[in-house]
Amino acid sequence: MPALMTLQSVSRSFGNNLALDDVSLEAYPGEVHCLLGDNGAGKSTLIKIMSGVTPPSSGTLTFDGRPVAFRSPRDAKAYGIGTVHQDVGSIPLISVARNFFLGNEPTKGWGPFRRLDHATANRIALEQIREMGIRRINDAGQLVGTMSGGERQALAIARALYFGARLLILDEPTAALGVKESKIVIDLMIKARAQGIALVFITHNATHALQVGDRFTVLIQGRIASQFRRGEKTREEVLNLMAGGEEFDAIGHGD
Ligand SMILES: Nc1ncnc2c1ncn2[C@@H]1O[C@H](COP(=O)(O)OP(=O)(O)OP(=O)(O)O)[C@@H](O)[C@H]1O
Repeated sequence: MPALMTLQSVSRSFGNNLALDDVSLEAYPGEVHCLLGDNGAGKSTLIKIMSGVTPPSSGTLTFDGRPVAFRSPRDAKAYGIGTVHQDVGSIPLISVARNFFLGNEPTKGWGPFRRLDHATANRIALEQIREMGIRRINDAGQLVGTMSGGERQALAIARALYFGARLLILDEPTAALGVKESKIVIDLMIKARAQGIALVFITHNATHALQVGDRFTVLIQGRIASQFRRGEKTREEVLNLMAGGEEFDAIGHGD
């Protein structure tokens, strides 16, 4: 199957600072591509380029086999690129359904009589969340604040898929979560992958990456330090790469 999204020789500089230097990668339907790297390695810049927040300084992007130049995040979204950020669902005092639709609520009536259709919104949000395996929520009218961190991530993932994401970019979705909560997110990624979604998973956590990753790209200082597929490297090798090689040896984990 061809790649859904391809980045070819993408670079991005901010003034004199080269945040990304000649980065190429491919995201395939039904696969998880893990993007690994230390702070400042260029992961955020890369996902900003993939999601239309900022353009590359050079290089090309293709989506579905065609070159694309996103003018805005909305533009990228229209292509089917969904991005879920770590701090998702941080407005605890709105309902699950409001959070699910975020301004795209279904309406009823026409013209001056048009108004939000809360009943439909609640029904759809609840259906979608439950389909994602979050069974603890039984009323989409309840506040987001009653959901756990993992459930909030699940809500955001369910939303992106409902609104047509074909490529799902998850920006450190497990970073603030405990073991059980992380499992909710990992399981969901596995489910989305089985539905043929292409996933890009940004993480600092090698265990999570190895649990679910099909392809891996390790960035160090804006460059690709390593690119490999599942099974091609051991956990130790991945940890070592993520820590930037020598530094990791120096603190005694290298042997
Ligand atoms: N808007 C900007 N202006 C100037 N420099 C920037 C800007 N955005 C990123 N950079 C620089 O680009 C480099 C890569 O940053 P980036 O945020 O992409 O890394 P990261 O891997 O996402 O790190 P983190 O895990 O800390 O988010 C860093 O040196 C950063 O200082």
